[in-house]
Amino acid sequence: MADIETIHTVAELRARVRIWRAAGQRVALVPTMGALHAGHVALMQAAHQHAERIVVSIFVNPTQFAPTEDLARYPRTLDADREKAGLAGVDVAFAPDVAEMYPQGFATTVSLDGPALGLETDFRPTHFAGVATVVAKLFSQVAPDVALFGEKDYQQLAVVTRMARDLDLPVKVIGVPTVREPDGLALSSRNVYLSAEERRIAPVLYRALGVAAQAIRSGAPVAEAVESARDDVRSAGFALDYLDARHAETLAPVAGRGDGPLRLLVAARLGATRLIDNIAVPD
Ligand SMILES: Nc1ncnc2c1ncn2[C@@H]1O[C@H](COP(=O)(O)OP(=O)(O)OP(=O)(O)O)[C@@H](O)[C@H]1O
Ligand SMILES: CC(C)(CO)[C@@H](O)C(=O)[O-]
Ligand code: BAL
Repeated sequence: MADIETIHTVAELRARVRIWRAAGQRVALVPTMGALHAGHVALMQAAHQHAERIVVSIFVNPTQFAPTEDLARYPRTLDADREKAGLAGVDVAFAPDVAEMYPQGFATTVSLDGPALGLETDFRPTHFAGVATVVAKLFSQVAPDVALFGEKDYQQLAVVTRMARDLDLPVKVIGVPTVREPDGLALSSRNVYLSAEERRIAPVLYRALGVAAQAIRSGAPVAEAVESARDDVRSAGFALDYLDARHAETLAPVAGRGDGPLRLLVAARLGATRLIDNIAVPD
C-alpha cells in the first residue's frame, strides 16, 4: 500500500503546510477532480522538479458543471486515487467536501476575459468562472510555490496563468505536456464513458489536429487546414463543438501564421461523451 495522508479541511491543510514552510520546504499543488490516470501522474512527477512537498487536491467542483452536465456521474475513486498519488510521491491528498469549499452564503466568483473568451466558453458559458474561482481558493488554501496544470485542458491553463498574473497571486503556474494513449487519444477521466466503438473512433480527433498542424507548417492557409480538419472530425462521426486556430498564449483569434505562435484546439462529442484536445503548430 502506498496510501497517503488525506486532509479534508482547510484548517488542517494550512497547519500541515505551515510545518513544511517552517522547515524551508517548497510546496507544489496539483489540482484535480480525481479519477487519477497517467496524465495526472505526469503532473505529480513534474512537481518533484519544483518542490520538496506535493499536495494533490481531489475535488469534483460543482460550480464548473452546468446543470445539464455530468456532475452526478463524474467518476469518483478516492481510494484508488490516494494509492496512485502515494506511488507518485505525493505527501497529502486534499479532499474537501462541497460544504468545506462553498460554505453557506458563498457569494464570490472570479470574472474573466481574455483567454476565457470563446472556444469552451461558447459551449460551457459558466465553466471557467467555476474553475477560476475554485483554483483561486485552492491557491489561497495551499499557498503553493508552484501549481501544475495539463496542456490537455489548454484554455484552462491559459485562463489560470492569466488569472495568477492579473491578481498577483504568488504562485508559478506550470503547464505539462499531454499524456496520450499509444493511438494518440489524450488520457482523460471521461474516456471511461466511451463505448468500444466510440473508443475506436476517438483518436481521429488528435490525428486531424496533427494533419492540420503539419499542413499549416508546410504553408497551407490556416482557414483551409482548419476546415479540412473539421470535415475529418465530422466524417468520423463526431458532433463538432469547435475546431479553431488561436494565438498560442493569448488565445486571441488569428487570421494566419503571421499572427504569432498558433495552437489548434478542438472539442467534439461522441455520443454522450465530450472530448477536448489541442496541438501546437510547429514553427
Ligand atoms: N492526458 C493528460 N495529460 C496531461 N495532463 C492531464 C491529462 N488529463 C488531465 N490532465 C490534467 O490534470 C488536471 C486535472 O484534470 P481533471 O481531473 O479534470 O482530469 P481529466 O482527465 O482532464 O478529466 P476530464 O475528463 O474532466 O477532462 C488538469 O490540469 C488537466 O489538464
Ligand atoms: C483545475 C480543476 C481541478 C478545477 O476544478 C479542474 O478544472 C480540472 O481537473 O482540470
Ligand atoms: N478537466 C477540466 C474539467 C472539466 O471539464 O470540468
